[in-house]
Amino acid sequence: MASEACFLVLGRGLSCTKPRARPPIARLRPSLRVSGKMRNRNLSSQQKRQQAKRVPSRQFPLNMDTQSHNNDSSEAQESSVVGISRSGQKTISSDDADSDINREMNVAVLTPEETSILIENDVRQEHSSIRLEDLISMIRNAEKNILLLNQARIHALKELDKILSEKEALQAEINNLEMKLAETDARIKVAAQEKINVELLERQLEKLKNEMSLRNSVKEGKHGILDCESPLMLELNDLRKENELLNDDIQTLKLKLADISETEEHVSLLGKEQSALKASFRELQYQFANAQDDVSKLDSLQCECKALSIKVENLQELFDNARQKLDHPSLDLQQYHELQKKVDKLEASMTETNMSKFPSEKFHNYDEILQQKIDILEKRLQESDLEIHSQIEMFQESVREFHHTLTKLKEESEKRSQESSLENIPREFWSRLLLIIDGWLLEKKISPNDAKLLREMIRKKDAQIHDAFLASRSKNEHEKVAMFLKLTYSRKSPGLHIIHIAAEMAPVAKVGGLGDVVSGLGKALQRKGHLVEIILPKYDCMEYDLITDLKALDVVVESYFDGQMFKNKIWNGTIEGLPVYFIEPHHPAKFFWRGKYYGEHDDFKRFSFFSRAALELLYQAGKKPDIIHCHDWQTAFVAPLYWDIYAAKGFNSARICFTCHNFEYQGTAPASELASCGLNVHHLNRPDRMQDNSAHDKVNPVKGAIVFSNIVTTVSPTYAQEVCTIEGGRGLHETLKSSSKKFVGVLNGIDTDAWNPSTDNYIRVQYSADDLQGKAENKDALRKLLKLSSSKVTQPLVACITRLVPQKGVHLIRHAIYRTLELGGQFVLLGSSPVAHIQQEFESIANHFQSHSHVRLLLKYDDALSHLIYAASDMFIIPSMFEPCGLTQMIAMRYGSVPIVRKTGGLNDSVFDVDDNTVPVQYRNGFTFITPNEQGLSNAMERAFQYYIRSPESWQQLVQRDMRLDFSWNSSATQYEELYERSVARARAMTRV
Ligand SMILES: Nc1ncnc2c1ncn2[C@@H]1O[C@H](COP(=O)(O)OP(=O)(O)O)[C@@H](O)[C@H]1O
Repeated sequence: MASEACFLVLGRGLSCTKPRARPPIARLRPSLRVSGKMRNRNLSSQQKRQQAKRVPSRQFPLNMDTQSHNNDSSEAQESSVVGISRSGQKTISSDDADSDINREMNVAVLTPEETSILIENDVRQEHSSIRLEDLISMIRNAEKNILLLNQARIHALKELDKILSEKEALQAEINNLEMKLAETDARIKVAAQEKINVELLERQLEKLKNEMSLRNSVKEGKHGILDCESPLMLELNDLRKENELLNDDIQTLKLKLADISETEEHVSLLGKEQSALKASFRELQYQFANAQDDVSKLDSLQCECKALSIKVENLQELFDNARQKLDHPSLDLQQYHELQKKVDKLEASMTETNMSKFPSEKFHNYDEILQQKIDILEKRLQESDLEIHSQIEMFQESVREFHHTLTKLKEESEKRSQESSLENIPREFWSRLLLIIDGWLLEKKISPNDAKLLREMIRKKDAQIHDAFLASRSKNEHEKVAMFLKLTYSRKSPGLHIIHIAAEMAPVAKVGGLGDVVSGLGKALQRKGHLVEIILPKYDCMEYDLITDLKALDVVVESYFDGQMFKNKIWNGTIEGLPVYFIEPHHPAKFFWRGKYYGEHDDFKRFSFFSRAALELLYQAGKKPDIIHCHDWQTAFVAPLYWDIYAAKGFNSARICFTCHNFEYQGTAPASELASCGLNVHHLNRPDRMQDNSAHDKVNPVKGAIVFSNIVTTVSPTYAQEVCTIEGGRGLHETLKSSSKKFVGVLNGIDTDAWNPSTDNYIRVQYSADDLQGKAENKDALRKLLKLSSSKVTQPLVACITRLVPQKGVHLIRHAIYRTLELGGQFVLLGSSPVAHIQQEFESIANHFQSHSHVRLLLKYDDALSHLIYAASDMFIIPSMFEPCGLTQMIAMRYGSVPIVRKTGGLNDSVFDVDDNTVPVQYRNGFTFITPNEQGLSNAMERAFQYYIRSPESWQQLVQRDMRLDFSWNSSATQYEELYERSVARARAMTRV
């Protein structure tokens, strides 16, 4: 609309009388169109402002009506302003380019002559009755109005320009404000971080103060109390004051920080107001667009503009305020940085002060010692972290094992309940079955052998044959026979033939746990239906009266040694129901006539001879065992001998199982010694066979057994893991790791018949978990026997039964004696040592306490006395450095003596601390400690004493719980059985292939 508006500005030549031919109106229109187009040129507001300034007032003939009549300037003069050519094209004079403003105003300018011609023509053509003067005055009025309108329009345009430029400025300010807002945010964040740092700094200062006061006290201890006036004290006081000032500063800083957050809020309010302004500004723009349609709206627009400018002014004011406030935080931050610098300086000066105040070497050393201690502590912390981690792993492993055992036990109990239900089946049922089998035999439907096996099953009231009979009732005769015959296939192998070759067997030839394992495991396997035999050396020092039906066989077995054959006398007899063979070598060295089991200079020869003779016995007897199980280094030779010599001779029915009960003893010897028993040194002294991992001119029987056996075991899962590490493996960890597929840890059990307080004939009064009275009587009996004070029944009795060797933590056992006394208990030790200096040390302690009413040391091996001690004691300590399995903790628990143990090896798998929340309550059975030092042991002992004294009822429950735990060989024997069976099955599968 506005673009089409056209204003005619009449020049001074309007009064000119010289008539001119009137150009047709049509010729005028193009010029008008041109001026319209020109108006649309897109000039920037800046340019427009400049143009407006340059346009002289004379070019705006607003008072033309008055001036034009008096001013008779020439036509040329008039037309020089703006002209329209005769062809209708507007021309711009070169000498006054500023007249461009007319284009801005959509002005088409006519010369006065043209105007009067136009008028005269119009008048003439239309035969107008209107007088010329009236017309002229009308035109003048119209011109006047047009000019006024133009004036208003120019003004409006100016205003518009102003608003636009203000808008731009406003936008720039808004941008500025936003940037500053972001800056403030960042500063506030930094300030918050700094606040945290300040708090940290405060704590460090506090620590520093403490350390200073500690050092002062140390100095006081060594050099007397420091003078208050001493420079150190003065400086310390100064430092304290400065620290206080610093604290004040920090508080002020905190307040200022709070101010900052207020400012932040204020700024965010401003932000909101700003966006509101933006919105109103947009609204204004919209209104302005409308205003262009109607110039009359310009006034209101101006008002709004004014309001806007007021608001902008307000905004500016607010912004200035905000900026002022924002300037504060930067000041605060500056202050804070200064403060921080001060703190740093302070710390540095304190360190310096420390250095300078304690120049003496002693304090320097003290610092070093402190640092060393810190290092040691850190190292220990790391170690204990590692240990905790491995303990967790071990514990998880034992839990897995426990679940496995539980499943097995469940299966077994199911089997037993099934068996007991079979017992109730009427005899008629079994008789009927027997008749059916006999009938099939007579009818020649089954062989006599099958009939024998089936009859055997009936006799044993076997569940399988019972089930088969029930399942076959609906079948025809032929199908029935087939079903029953199927049963005989699996019956054709009635258990395994297992032979243990060992250097010990409880109770006749026992030094330690090995003896217990051989008899305990042997008996358990026998109970499981396997044929178990044992081969032992015939020691002169054995407990012969514990062997039933010992007799020499009328046979001589010759075996090879040192290039010749030696005769061996063979004895047999039973020990606790197990068939045992004894080998008595007729060798001039009288290998087993030494009055002791081990510790002879020629042990390597003694036991390599025995290993070879044992295999020779089996070979010559024509036995075809499924498993030959050898134990420890003494019989480890069996494995390479079997595969290198006997398998080649056709004696190859067996799989070899080797159990290492303690990797500390490996029987390492010069390689040449291996030749004595017939082994090929050259062939075996190789890194992948028997060569010792650390001495290449030596052979290692344990390594040989690991390499040559089909199954390798050790005596607890935790120990199995420990020996796979550098620290625990005693040089064999790599060998064990490479044999990991055949290497397992099976926790030993105990012989629950031999160790049973309710049947034990060695103890004064038998007792059980349900009746603990007998335990108190045994305690009393032992006190009397050992002449210990019996005055206080509830005085706890601590016991220890052990070989006194470094492995058992002898220094901690010694500590436990004194700690027990300090804690108000009594202590009994039963043990002896093969290590001379340890034996001597304990002898002197024993002498010291010879007639003490609370301590007794019995430095001997005494099986009978050990039973009485287990029964009498309340607590049992085992502070071992390492412990492959340990049996004493299990025996102690069976007798109601609560174990206090170090968590290592088998102790870790069988004793769970009463305070260990990670273990279910029903398995918590003792007191444990990890760190192998006096502090660790003391701590566990103190907890045990507190528990005993403070909660006698809970203690009794703990005792009862311990006594009811199942440490029998049952589950361990099942694990061995599985290992054997799997190995045998693999061997058979390989033979078939
Ligand atoms: N001096 C001793 N008198 C009687 N029995 C002992 C003596 N020392 C140890 N024992 C018995 O020896 C066995 C020790 O087995 P264990 O705990 O596995 O330790 P290790 O086999 O390392 O000696 C237990 O049956 C314990 O009662």
